[in-house]
Amino acid sequence: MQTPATYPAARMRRLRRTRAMREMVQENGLSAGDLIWPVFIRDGNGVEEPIASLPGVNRLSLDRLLPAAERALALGIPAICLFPYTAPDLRTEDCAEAWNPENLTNRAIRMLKAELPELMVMTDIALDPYNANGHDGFVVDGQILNDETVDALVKMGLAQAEAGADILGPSDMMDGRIGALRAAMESAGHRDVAILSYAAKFASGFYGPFRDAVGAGTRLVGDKATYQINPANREEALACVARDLAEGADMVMIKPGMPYLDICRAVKDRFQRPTFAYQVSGEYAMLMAAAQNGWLDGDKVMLESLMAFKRAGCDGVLTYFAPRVAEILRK
Ligand SMILES: NCC(=O)CCC(=O)O
Repeated sequence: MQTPATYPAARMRRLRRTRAMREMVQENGLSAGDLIWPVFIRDGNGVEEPIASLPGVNRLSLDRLLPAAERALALGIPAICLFPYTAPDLRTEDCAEAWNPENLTNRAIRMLKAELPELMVMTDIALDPYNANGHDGFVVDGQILNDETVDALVKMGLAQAEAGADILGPSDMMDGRIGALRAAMESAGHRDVAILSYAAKFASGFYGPFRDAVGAGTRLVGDKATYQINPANREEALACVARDLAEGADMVMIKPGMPYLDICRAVKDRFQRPTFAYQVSGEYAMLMAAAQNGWLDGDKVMLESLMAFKRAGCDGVLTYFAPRVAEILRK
C-alpha cells in the first residue's frame, strides 16, 4: 500500500466531500447478483405462515413459493435455497423422508425448474429436518454416526440432483461427505451439479430462529458440538475449507456470517475460490428486533452488514434480507 502523504498534503476528507466522489472511489459493491435467498417451504395450499422469531419471513406452501421465486428472479437474485418444514409424522429415526424423490423439497425443485428455469435452485443436505431428534446425522446410543450418515446424505443429494437442483449445499459437517457426494454425482451423470459446501460451519447459538422455522428446535436433543466447529477455532475452519475444496467442493461457505468475518477474509485470501457467507437467522433476528424497536435504522444496518461481507472478501451472501435488499438496490 502506498503510504498517504502527511497532513496537510493528505486530507482524507477530500474524497469524502460529495456523494459522487465517494461513489467514484468506493472499493466494494453490493448487488442483487451477490445474493442467495433462503426460503422455508411447507406442505399445503395458500399458506404463508409467519415465523415469530424471524419477523417478515414466512413458511410458504409451493403455490406461494412460485410467485415469491418469480419476484426474486425479476429482482436479479440468481438463486434461492430451499429449507423444508417437515410434517411431524415424517420425522423419524431412519430419516427416510430425506431421500424420498417425492418429498417437499424435491417437488419444489421440480416445480421451480419447470416454471423458472433461469433461477438457480440450491438445496440443503443434512438430516435435521427429517430426524426425530433434530440432529444432522443418525443418532445411535447418543452418538452421531459419521459414515452411515454420509451414505444417507449421498442418497439425499442424488434425489435432489435428479429433481433438477443446480447447487447442493451439504450443511451437516460430517467428515467425507463432499468427496462422497462428488463421486456419486459423477457416476450418476450429474457432472455439472455444483457443490457449495458449508465448509466452515460453527457450533453457534445464532441458529436458534432457524431451528424454530424448520421445527427442529424443540426436538433437538443435546447440541451439535461433536460435528460443528468450535467458535474459538480459526485454523480448524481453514483446514475444513482446504479439505472440502480438495474433495471437490466448487464453492465454500462460512457460517454464521457477521461474528466470523475474520474467517471469511482468511478463506478468501488463502484459497482464492468462490466464498460465501450465511447471514444466519439469529443475525437477521437481532437486526430486525432492534429495527422494530426503533433502536436501529433497519435498511441501513441491513445494507451495511451485507457490504461488510463483500469487504471481507465474500463473493456472495445467503441472507433472509435478499428480496428487501434487491428492491432497495434497484431504486
Ligand atoms: N443448514 C442451514 C442452517 O442451519 C441455517 C441456519 C440459520 O439461518 O440460522
